Amino acid sequence: MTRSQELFEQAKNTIPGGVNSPVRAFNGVGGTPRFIQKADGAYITDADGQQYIDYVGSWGPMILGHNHPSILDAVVKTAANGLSFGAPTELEVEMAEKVCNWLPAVEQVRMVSSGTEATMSAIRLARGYTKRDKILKFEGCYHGHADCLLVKAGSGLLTFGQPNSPGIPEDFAKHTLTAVYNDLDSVKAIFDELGSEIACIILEPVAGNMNCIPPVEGFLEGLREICDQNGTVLIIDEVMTGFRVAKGCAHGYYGVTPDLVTLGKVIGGGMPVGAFGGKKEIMAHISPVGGVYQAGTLSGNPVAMAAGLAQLAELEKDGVYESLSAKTEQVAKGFKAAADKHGIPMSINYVGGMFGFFFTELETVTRFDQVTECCMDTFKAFYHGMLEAGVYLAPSAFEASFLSLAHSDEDIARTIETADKVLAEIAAKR
Ligand SMILES: Cc1ncc(COP(=O)(O)O)c(C=O)c1O
Ligand SMILES: N[C@H](C=O)CCC(=O)O
Repeated sequence: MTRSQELFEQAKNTIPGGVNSPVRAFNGVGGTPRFIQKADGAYITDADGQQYIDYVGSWGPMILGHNHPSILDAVVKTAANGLSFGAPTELEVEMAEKVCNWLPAVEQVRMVSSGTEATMSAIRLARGYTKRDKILKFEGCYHGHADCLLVKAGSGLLTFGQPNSPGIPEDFAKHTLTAVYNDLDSVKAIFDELGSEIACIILEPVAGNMNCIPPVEGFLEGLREICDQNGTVLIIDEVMTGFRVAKGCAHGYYGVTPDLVTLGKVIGGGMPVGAFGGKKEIMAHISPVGGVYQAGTLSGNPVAMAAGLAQLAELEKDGVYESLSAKTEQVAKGFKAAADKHGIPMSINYVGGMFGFFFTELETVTRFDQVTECCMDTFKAFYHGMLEAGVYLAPSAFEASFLSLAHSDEDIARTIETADKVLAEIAAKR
């Protein structure tokens, strides 16, 4: 047995399924999850000492690569002054100002400790503000595990083929309406009937929890218009895309102004952080100014704020996003060229620092149903071939993959060479 196998067996005794978040269990690809011992730059090393080029990056936060010296330094220095006070700090003010300066749509922001808390709180706020109960989300989008959002959800729920979670009373779930991502007509049909009852639309501006699906032209703009016509709050969930797709996040990149934005991952630099913010007029309904209650013992934690601020300072440097996008394009196009060479049908999507690849005859994948029709057997064979050869991709066909600024030209060339070899082996077996 490898050490990862031993640890996985041991973990299953005391942790449900051996993992603290379901996608980590490798159910989407089979086999044993790698237990990670350490990481540096673009690399992670497992408990058996095997090194991998990492395209998961803790599911998005590690945009500078692992162990970046300025983040590490900020964490160590801040921790030396105390880990948590349950009282306000200057670092929180600095973080709020930074987010508001970078994102014109955000006039005020509240820090929380996870992406789930951010979306859950934003929805409560939208409901309190509009005095309406219904919300609209898109099939295949994932916004964390708040009750009202585990309806036709992506990520682990999609991977495990169980898009609605047990444990959520029908009375809660009935307020969550679902539409088809990238299909404005499906949204209009719902609004024609129930528009005046819908508190908010929440969506991923680039869907990253059903693989990677950018919005088609006019989709985000159309949602903005529908929200304006119906007095509905538009929540753009940037937990994954925020400061990863572009400095102005995905909504800035696509030029659409949300009423509320949710953030996470990158703004924590690898520490547990989330945030929600937006128009002052709406944020004024949050306690203690307004009546919508929201709180957190560890919210705005100083060490997490310091890590996030250090990461954002690096992302402020010239050329960073151009470089990240170029690296992402190189990997995605490299996979596609290798697949074409070996006659394996593949489609790719990429934007900013995230990408997805689909084993399908379709030229472009823009919808949820197209993702579910891709060849899962080829995905699994490719996944394990890459893993064995030292490339760590997201262990599910329903997750996006992520680049970091630490991925060097050599790392990318090695990744593409490996993909070429693995795809050649798959082609030879057909
Ligand atoms: C778009 C999106 N929203 C919300 C979440 C929930 O974030 P967290 O896992 O930090 O609770 C995630 C990721 O898990 C996500 O990708
Ligand atoms: N898709 C999820 C986040 O983006 C995967 C992370 C998790 O749920 O553990």
